[in-house]
Amino acid sequence: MRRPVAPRGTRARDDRRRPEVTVDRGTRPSRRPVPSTRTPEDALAPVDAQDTTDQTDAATRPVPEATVARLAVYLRVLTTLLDEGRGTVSSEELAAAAGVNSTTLRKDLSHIGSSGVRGVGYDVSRLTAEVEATLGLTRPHAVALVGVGNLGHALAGYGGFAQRGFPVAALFDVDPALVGTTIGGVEVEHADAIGAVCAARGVTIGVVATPAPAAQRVCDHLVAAGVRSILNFAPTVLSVPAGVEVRKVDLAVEMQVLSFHVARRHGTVPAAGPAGELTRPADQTPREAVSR
Ligand SMILES: NC(=O)c1ccc[n+]([C@@H]2O[C@H](COP(=O)([O-])OP(=O)(O)OC[C@H]3O[C@@H](n4cnc5c(N)ncnc54)[C@H](O)[C@@H]3O)[C@@H](O)[C@H]2O)c1
Repeated sequence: MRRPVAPRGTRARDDRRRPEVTVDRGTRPSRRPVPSTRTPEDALAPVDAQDTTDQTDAATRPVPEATVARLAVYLRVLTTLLDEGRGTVSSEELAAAAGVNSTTLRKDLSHIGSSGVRGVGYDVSRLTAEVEATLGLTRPHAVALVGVGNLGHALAGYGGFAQRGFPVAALFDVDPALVGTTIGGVEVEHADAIGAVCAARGVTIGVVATPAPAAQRVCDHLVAAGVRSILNFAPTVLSVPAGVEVRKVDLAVEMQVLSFHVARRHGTVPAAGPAGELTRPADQTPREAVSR
């Protein structure tokens, strides 16, 4: 069971609308990170020898988006280790399981004030609690999913979200054939009820899985109901007021990025020229340059 703690600082809301921000995971922090003054050696100093200033600093320092994304990966590894009954883990083992190098891992963990013990490693239970606290996972986040068609139905029926602290608390659709049915023990309600139901069930995360033309209106209803975090699967850009976070998931974009890397490995994508212009061999047409 996760330990309840006071929620971290909340941001003031105003009604200025701003465009959706898509975070470039792994490369572009949304806020400028404060350079860490800690070294890997610091990170290996005994836990008890660390003064509390470090923890206090870590609590107030901005955490780069790339680090936040990796913390979620570390947490998945740590949860598995906890399930296996492991007491400690070395930075090398944790880094390898998360697919990063140990310098990156130590730097990431320094942002949350976590340190290991030389020759022993990190206390799995303690580090799990610290990462959960940083990610705001010390209490469950009730999720509302809007649009229970092909994608929404699959998401609603996936039990793994609840296990990781994101229970699906409400399902909405407008299709009379779906309203009143039950998925994973949750009844599908009409989208007209988004406001009342989300407020009553304390929904904090909204998932939009409707066709694109309906997505903005659905998003507006969720925001009006007090939902401040939205995961958008619809292929459209959502406008939200300041203080509302939107993350966009687009598997096709991920596949296009994979395609680019495959093509580059095969030498079929020309290198970017100055000003980002793609260059290609003189004997190639643009289509040949990417599809060969
Ligand atoms: N991001 C991704 O990787 C990804 C992958 C697959 C699909 N999608 C997108 O996800 C969305 C859903 O795809 P799908 O295949 O499940 O479509 P679908 O047509 O099977 O399901 C859409 C559902 O939304 C419901 N709906 C329509 N308007 C609504 C409204 N105003 N309020 C509530 N519900 C409403 C429909 O009744 C339907 O049940 C689409 O926008 C699709 O493009 C994204």
